[in-house]
Amino acid sequence: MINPDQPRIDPRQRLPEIVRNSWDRSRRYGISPSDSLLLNEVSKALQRRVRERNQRLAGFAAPELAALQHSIGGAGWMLACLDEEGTIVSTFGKSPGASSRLEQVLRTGVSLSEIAVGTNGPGCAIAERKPVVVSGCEHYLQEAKDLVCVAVPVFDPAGELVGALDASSLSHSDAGAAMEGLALAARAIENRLMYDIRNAILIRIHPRSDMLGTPLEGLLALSEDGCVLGLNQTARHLLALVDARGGKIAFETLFDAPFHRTMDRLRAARQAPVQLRGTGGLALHARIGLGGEVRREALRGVKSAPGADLAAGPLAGVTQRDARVEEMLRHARRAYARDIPVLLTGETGTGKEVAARLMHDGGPRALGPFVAINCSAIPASLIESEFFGYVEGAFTGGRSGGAAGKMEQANGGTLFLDEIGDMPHELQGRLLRVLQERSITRLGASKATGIDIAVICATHRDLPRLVAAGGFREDLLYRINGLHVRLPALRERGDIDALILQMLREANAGLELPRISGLAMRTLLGYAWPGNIRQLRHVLRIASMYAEDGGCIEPCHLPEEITGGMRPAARPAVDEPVSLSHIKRNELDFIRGALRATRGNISAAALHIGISRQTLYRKMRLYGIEARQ
Ligand SMILES: Nc1ncnc2c1ncn2[C@@H]1O[C@H](COP(=O)(O)OP(=O)(O)OP(=O)(O)O)[C@@H](O)[C@H]1O
Repeated sequence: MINPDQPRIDPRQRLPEIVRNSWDRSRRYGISPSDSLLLNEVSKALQRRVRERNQRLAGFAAPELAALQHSIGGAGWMLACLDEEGTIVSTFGKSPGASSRLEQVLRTGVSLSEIAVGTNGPGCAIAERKPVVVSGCEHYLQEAKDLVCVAVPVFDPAGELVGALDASSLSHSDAGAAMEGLALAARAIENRLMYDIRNAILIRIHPRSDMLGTPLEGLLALSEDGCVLGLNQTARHLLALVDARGGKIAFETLFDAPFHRTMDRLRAARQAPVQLRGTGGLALHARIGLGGEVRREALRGVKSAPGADLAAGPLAGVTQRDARVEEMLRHARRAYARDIPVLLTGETGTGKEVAARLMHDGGPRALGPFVAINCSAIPASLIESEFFGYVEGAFTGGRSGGAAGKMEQANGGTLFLDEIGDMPHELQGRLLRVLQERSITRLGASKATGIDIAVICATHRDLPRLVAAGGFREDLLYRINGLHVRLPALRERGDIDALILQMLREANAGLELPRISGLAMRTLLGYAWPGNIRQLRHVLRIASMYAEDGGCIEPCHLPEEITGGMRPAARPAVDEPVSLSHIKRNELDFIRGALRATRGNISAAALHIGISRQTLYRKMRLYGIEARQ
């Protein structure tokens, strides 16, 4: 009888080297080819944890894989996004072409790492950090030998592996086409990660000028002083930095030109390509990148609506660990996907626009435009033409050929109406008609044009009360309020600590992360945050600056309104490890430093510290500090 664990002819001889190495590893991991490992049950709790842990990657991968699924799903491919450990985060493949066998294998939470199931496409791509095809008998497990897997790794701007994309099929459909599509999707996700680096100058490079602006361009993110904050994989290849990790790289070590002069040339050229030469001698074309706008064009292959209000705030930095918020957003996403209008309410800075973008980017209209309008910010005289557009000759000063309004620009995508409570009454009636009839008439036009938009509205106002006071149309409220989601204020959220960490990372991108003392953390957690997440970000940015690279954020680095505004519950517990005398000494040093730096100028020192002059005087008296020491 043949023992399946020890075949007489060593099948490894016929395997490509990359797969052979993977078989060797699988054997070392103690896996037997006859093991049944693929169809193990995955609990709902594990699936939820995997999704939560990988929200950022999944959010970026979703539109790319949805688009790819659209083009190759019919050929029987099912797609999956995996994290860096090889665990499936999300799948795409509910098309009639994908069989239930694939759906049994590719499930969220299943680990396809080599250590879990031996040689397979994504497991091998992750271990080798290379694209790979693992076909039929090349799989280590007998139970996977009916599969063909094509997989490519995905890297972050620091060159670290963040996950992999996989296309699996039961037939030998065109693996080349699947590989090409996956590679493009991986590049597009990597570019999204690049656009997500805050406060970075983005430069696009490629030896061919016509490749600039495509997912195949090289991208560099630079700090104001010309240090590299991140590179996509194409840029790493072009600049021979494939294995470079960490450490500061200066622009001048990569290019044969000084950074500031190059920036002047790029800015002067606007969007025209500028010639650059890498220090290795490679001639390149370069263009300056444009944040959110670039992100949309390059990655979605869809031209953004001209003049659309595209806030560059990318979603990758979004933290959502509060179970209640997560649940609300899950419902909101479901409602949005079914074309049920969602009304988001909450104080300013609670993340209403972020929530709207999450719905759009994760929903069926992700490939269409997202057009945000702040209804309180458009001058009354322009509001009609802004919303509905106009035809040529509609009014003096109008553009020849007319112009599309925001509603038309949002066609095929999402219209986000922020501060809807501030919309003028006359316009409310017209908006209602558009929503009912799903068509718009440009100013001066005689004919209506059909539009297909999903509408998400937001306000910090109490709309029912506004209706009662006659400031808002009741029929419009019914129309926009399919599902009401009230986003909690920051002080009500259970994930403030996660948000603090996220914002510290952002504020210190490319720098050593400062620590945060127990007392400072308690102080932050206990504050009432009237400005919510926006205010938290600002405070942490300033505190990071005071704490300096890799230092420790102490209460004295926080604005006085925060340290003074602690609620009793948030006051330090008796067992607080940081002693009060230590904090006072810190504060004393801090004030002395500010006075020294400003040569005893009280107003400048107070400004530097972020407290009022009176408070500074009070503290100086308390500690016995003279202005000039
Ligand atoms: N969950 C989150 N994780 C990280 N950052 C967030 C999150 N939610 C919101 N933010 C950030 O907080 C800021 C405010 O968010 P946003 O503009 O969505 O709030 P808003 O409620 O629409 O504010 P406003 O009412 O003032 O328009 C933004 O900078 C956004 O990036």
